[in-house]
Amino acid sequence: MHTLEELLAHWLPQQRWFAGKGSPITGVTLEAESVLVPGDPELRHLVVAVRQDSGVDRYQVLLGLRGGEELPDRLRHASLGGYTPGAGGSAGTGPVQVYDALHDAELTSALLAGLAAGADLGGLRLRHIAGVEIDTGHTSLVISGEQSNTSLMFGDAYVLKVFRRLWPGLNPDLELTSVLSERGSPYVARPFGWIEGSVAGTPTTCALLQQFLVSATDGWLLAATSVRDLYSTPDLPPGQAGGDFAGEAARLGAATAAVHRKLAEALPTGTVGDAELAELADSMNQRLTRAAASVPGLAPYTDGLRAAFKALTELDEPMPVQRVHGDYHLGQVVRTDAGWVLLDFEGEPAKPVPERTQLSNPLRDVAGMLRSFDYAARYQLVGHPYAEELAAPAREWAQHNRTAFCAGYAAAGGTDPMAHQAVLRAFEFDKAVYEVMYEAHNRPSWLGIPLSSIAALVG
Ligand SMILES: Nc1ncnc2c1ncn2[C@@H]1O[C@H](COP(=O)(O)OP(=O)(O)O)[C@@H](O)[C@H]1O
Ligand SMILES: O=P(O)(O)O[C@H]1O[C@H](CO)[C@@H](O[C@H]2O[C@H](CO)[C@@H](O)[C@H](O)[C@H]2O)[C@H](O)[C@H]1O
Repeated sequence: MHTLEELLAHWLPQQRWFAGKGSPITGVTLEAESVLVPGDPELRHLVVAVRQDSGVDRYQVLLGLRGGEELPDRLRHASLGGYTPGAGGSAGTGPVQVYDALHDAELTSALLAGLAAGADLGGLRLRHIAGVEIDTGHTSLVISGEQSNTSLMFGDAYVLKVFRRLWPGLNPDLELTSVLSERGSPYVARPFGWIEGSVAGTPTTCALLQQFLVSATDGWLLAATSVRDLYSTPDLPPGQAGGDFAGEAARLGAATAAVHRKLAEALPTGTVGDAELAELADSMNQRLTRAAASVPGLAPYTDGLRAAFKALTELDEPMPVQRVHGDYHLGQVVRTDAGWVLLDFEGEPAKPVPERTQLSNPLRDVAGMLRSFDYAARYQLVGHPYAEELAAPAREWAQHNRTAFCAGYAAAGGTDPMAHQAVLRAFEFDKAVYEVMYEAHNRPSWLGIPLSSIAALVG
């Protein structure tokens, strides 16, 4: 029989949201453990500290425990295995089966009920926004997808995003969606509540409850459909192919500019001069050094990339900064029947929260979305029999929608991205370097996407 720590050490690296893939786990300790719902099944909350060569990361696990030799069929896919708990458990004294409780609607209903009641459960505080009444008559389902966290849909009413990698403090997703929603922005899903725990002695956001956008379609899926249409008529310019995305891209640009403006009105802004710009270029160079050390395919392009980062230190004027989204791409935006809505203001999940909340230039987000157009245009060519023939139409699609997005952004009052090429280029390259590391660790078959963009852009 294994210990709980051993079960976790085996299970964690298999999870999509586990950030430390590719390097062995050298130790697992339970930094915090509390029973949220006693009985059989039991709901337990864990903060798990995972030691790897790179250091120690914390993850949040909601564990279900059921007595007996086997889990019901519906939960088997979420199993970690069997173990015999020590004192303090409530699911019996014999062996129990443990599993990812987020897949068990019988247990997650306690989270929704706790949020509705403003309850304290175990070491967690479950709270709702003042004046909001939470309807507890919904059962949960895990939203499947390539995600950094785990989100549950409660019927068609709520999404509960359970953060996986925990950083002490207020999560920027809760912070920024609250700020925008309080100021009446139609471009975010309303936050309804949150779950807070304590990590390293600091009150820490563990989960965010938001309005479920019933009519939402993922921006990534919409863009992918448009690209597929173009592939079927590769001789037509993207603007004339069925399913042209440019109108949506322009509206998305306008929504992005409106969100940036609202963030600038509500939260601190500033400008950065030579010293900070040198620091920014330096941090981009450091990220490149780390990426090049683990992905040899980057080597031919490092000089070109470094030249683009250096251009940040040669700007003629100070650079305006403010709070931004920080990890902006087509998977973070949904098209509803009322227009585009921006999700997931968490920033890059791999960065510590203090870094993610630093003020930045809004063109960082613009660059993120432009990178995403490039991804959408190229990803269907991975392993495609006509990849070579379709490469040129793919480039045209990306360019066409890039132009439309930037025009929409500028027309809605955002800084004209086309007038700030050096800044835009540096952010795009930095994002592409991040993506190289991201793909190398998470989706090696997609590594060629950011690498080939870098090759094309660096020239
Ligand atoms: N409020 C919502 N309404 C409808 N769908 C949502 C909502 N929030 C998230 N989603 C869906 O879940 C996906 C992942 O959500 P996201 O917040 O980006 O999680 P992660 O941080 O794990 O990437 C989104 O791409 C979207 O399709
Ligand atoms: O949405 P997350 O916060 O989990 O963001 C991470 O995963 C994204 C992939 O799901 C990743 O985005 C990259 O792939 C997208 C296509 O799947 C593409 O549209 C983006 O442009 C590209 O950066 C994101 O970088 C990562 O932080």
